[in-house]
Amino acid sequence: MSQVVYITTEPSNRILVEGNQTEPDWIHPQLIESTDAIKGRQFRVSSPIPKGTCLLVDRPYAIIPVVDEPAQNDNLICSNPACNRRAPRHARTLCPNACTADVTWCNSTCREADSLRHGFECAWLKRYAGTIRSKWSEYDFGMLWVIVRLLAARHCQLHERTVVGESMGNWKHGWSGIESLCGSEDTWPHDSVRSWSALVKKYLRSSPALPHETSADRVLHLICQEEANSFGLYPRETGHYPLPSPPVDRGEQFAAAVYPTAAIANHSCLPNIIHKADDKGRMVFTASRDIFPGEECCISYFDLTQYTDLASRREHLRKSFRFMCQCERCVSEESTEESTEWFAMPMMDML
Ligand SMILES: C[S@@+](CC[C@H](N)C(=O)[O-])C[C@H]1O[C@@H](n2cnc3c(N)ncnc32)[C@H](O)[C@@H]1O
Repeated sequence: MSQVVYITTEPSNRILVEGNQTEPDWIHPQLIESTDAIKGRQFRVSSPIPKGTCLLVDRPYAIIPVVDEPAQNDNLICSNPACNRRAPRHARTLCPNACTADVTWCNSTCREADSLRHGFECAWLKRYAGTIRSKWSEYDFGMLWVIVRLLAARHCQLHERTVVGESMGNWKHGWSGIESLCGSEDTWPHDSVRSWSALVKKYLRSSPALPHETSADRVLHLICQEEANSFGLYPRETGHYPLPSPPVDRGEQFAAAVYPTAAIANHSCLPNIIHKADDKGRMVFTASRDIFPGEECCISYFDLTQYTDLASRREHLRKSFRFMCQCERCVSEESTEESTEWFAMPMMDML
């Protein structure tokens, strides 16, 4: 990890990018991982953290652009994982194989630097991107592409002889972090798992065009993990609460990514962390208020301006993330609703 220490809400300009490409660029020394009986892994802090402190800057293990009309769109990101900056339309370097319009680099140096990783995905994209998009859906294509990029990143990690399965202190990085992600076949509805299984058999089998040498069952499990842990990337921060007046939403999604360490964060409808990707696609967590020693650090998984009452928040989390929210706000609103219902009930002896 880089030795540069900073405390700022806008760390992207001040971080020195050094060291292992699979490690986060910054983990606050007082940020710790523990386990909760209901929620599983969680972040806590071991000492007081002032509002505005940067707690985590995590590199994506895999990231894909999510934009309409990529050839015309200025929000397409450079495919080089060491860059991931927006690649302006007028100055792009395209794939010589024309695999898909979503793949671009900001210059030929970035394309060169990305040759091993892109070489892993290029034939697959050329062969299947159009078919999956037209026969299945844009969502399915994005999901499978994230999986291909996870496998590509592992391929590079193996090639670069980074020790796979290594953990630094208590943190697991790289592929080791991906293997630790929660989510399994039991998390998701049978219909979804059946459909993903069909997609794996059709499009993600290990082959000369996609030499990952991973079993179909393991790839299916990876999809279940990815679906429970991937982040959407938006131009503005997620998680301001109380909501600013007038409310400001987080804008239009431009990418999706999997972060091995940031994925440990649980959700709260009363978050104490705001999150946003910086200009290099790294996920940045910043304390949105003072945090007390031992307190859990939570982000919001969704835009809090979009779902405001208890029922809609819980329904959204249940549908999209498959869990019943047990954050302090939901639990407290639930007990208030229950006691209100209780008081509203006719008393037996008054009937
Ligand atoms: C991105 S992971 C977060 C890390 C996870 N706790 C772990 O053990 O790896 C999302 C999962 O954490 C759990 N979780 C997160 N926030 C929660 C909440 N507010 N209430 C209940 N479970 C939660 C759910 O099981 C959810 O599927």
